[in-house]
Amino acid sequence: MASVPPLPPYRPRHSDAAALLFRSPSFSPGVSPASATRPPRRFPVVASARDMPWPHVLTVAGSDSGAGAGIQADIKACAALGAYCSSVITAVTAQNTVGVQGVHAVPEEFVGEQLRSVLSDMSVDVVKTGMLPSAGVVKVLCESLRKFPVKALVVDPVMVSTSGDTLSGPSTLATYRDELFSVADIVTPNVKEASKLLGDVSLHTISDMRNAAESIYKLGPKYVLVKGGDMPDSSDAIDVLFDGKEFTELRGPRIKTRNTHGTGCTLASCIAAELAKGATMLHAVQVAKKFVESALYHSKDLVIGNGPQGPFDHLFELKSPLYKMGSLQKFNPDNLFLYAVTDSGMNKKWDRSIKDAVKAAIEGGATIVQLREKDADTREFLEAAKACVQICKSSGVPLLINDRIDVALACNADGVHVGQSDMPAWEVRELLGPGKIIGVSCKTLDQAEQAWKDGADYIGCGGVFPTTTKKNNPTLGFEGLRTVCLASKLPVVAIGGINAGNAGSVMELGFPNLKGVAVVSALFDQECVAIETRNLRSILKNACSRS
Ligand SMILES: Nc1ncnc2c1ncn2[C@@H]1O[C@H](COP(=O)(O)OP(=O)(O)O)[C@@H](O)[C@H]1O
Ligand SMILES: Cc1ncc(COP(=O)(O)O)c(N)n1
Ligand SMILES: [Mg+2]
Repeated sequence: MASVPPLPPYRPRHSDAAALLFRSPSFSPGVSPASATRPPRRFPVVASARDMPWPHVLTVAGSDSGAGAGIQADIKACAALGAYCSSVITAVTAQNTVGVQGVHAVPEEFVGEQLRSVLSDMSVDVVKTGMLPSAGVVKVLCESLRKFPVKALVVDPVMVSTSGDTLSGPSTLATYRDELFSVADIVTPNVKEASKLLGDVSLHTISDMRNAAESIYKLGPKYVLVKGGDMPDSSDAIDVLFDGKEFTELRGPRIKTRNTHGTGCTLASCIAAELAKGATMLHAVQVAKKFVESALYHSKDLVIGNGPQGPFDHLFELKSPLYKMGSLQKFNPDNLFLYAVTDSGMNKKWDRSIKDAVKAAIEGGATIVQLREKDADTREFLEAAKACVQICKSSGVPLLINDRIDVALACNADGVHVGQSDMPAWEVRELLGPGKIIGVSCKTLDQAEQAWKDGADYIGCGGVFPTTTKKNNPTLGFEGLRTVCLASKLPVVAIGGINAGNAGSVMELGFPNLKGVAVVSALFDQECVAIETRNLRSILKNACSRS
């Protein structure tokens, strides 16, 4: 057996995430005779592949020798978002930052053979298409998807590269429209492609993009995203999503850079990766757009090649001090707006599972969820927590675990909430790494200061009103809340006895860092959790608009 290198020395806190792997006290590199018969040790800090099925995207696209777009971009994008990416190559392009010098299409039968190899063996969640060089290849793909159905199909109708070179001729257009769009979950044309699909209509404004999305929707996909990366004269990069009923404008700053080669391929692959992870379409598109924007921003000064269209760095997060394990989204304090905290006693009383309680709170509009299951036994709690992680991920709502760092690690939750008698926040940070959310309950100015020093992300302050949920919990009142808010450099969520009758008065206090209210009984000690959540949300919104 290969010798195992000695443990690296303990690193100081806020060390990079990779080093955290080696910091767990329960990870020992020694191989004892007994361990030869045991399954290999698992790194406790990262949920293992056995616990988390690996979301799988199959990209059916062309190879870009310059590796900025095509298959190469797809694999990097999926890897960055934590999805496995298999690849069926439809064409090999000789391509660089100047343009496309040559295209060598893979014979249709061989595209079919690759599809069969992957789909018959591997469990693919989502298929994403890029360059499909001929009508024949589109037909072969449709046939394979009929034989081996997948959960979702993302179609990026690549026709012309950003450099202006043709990647799929006009003869393919009709087959795209007639055969592929009707089975697609989302089609993602840029403005030029949308124009071509609609018989060369001209698209100059957001209103034109909306009309185009509506017309393409009529060709059969469930969603259409018209991308405005190439819209001239716009200081923002604006995309328009249409679901058959509503338009959503996704707006981000236009990053000034030459390195935009592969943005379209990357966006579609990110959407596919998020869908494979279980996200809703809107959430998948939002994450994808943010990813492209961040990647362009971090790569804006990168110089690869001499042409006008450079590639960007999909794995920019690896270089960032905020590199996070598996989670791209940084904590957004606005998530504290309507903070739902579960309670095992109340779930029992109303004969509800934790999972059903969480589902209902999210349905009603909760913006963050904490599982506070003081009496649950560990194994049962972990199973429920894993199910809740799935529910929350697919809705884009962060899920935190109260007290139990071990459970948070095992279910790969978004973070934890700890009290003053639990593990200190800096120790929690050591264990969870920089990417997870940590909240700390604070009643005093000193505790708020310490939470900030310890690297917490937010403070829970209360009890603002008397409560029966927590025993021996002194009431701080508005004055106590005010003291902590003013002293705190962190966002604050108010907690303790808050309900539909008094939530408005809390939000009307209007402290800039008071971001929301956390509630237990007001949601979960009620017959219909979703209705109560919806009601409370509208009360909070009204109060905010008044203050
Ligand atoms: N310079 C930029 N800054 C920020 N986002 C951009 C920029 N260029 C493109 N995008 C975004 O990249 C994604 C891909 O869009 P686009 O470049 O229009 O597609 P394609 O590569 O197919 O032409 C879209 O979400 C778009 O808004
Ligand atoms: C093989 C291949 N597939 C797709 C694109 C489009 O990418 P972009 O429009 O961002 O240049 C490309 N240039 N090459
Ligand atoms: Mg582009």
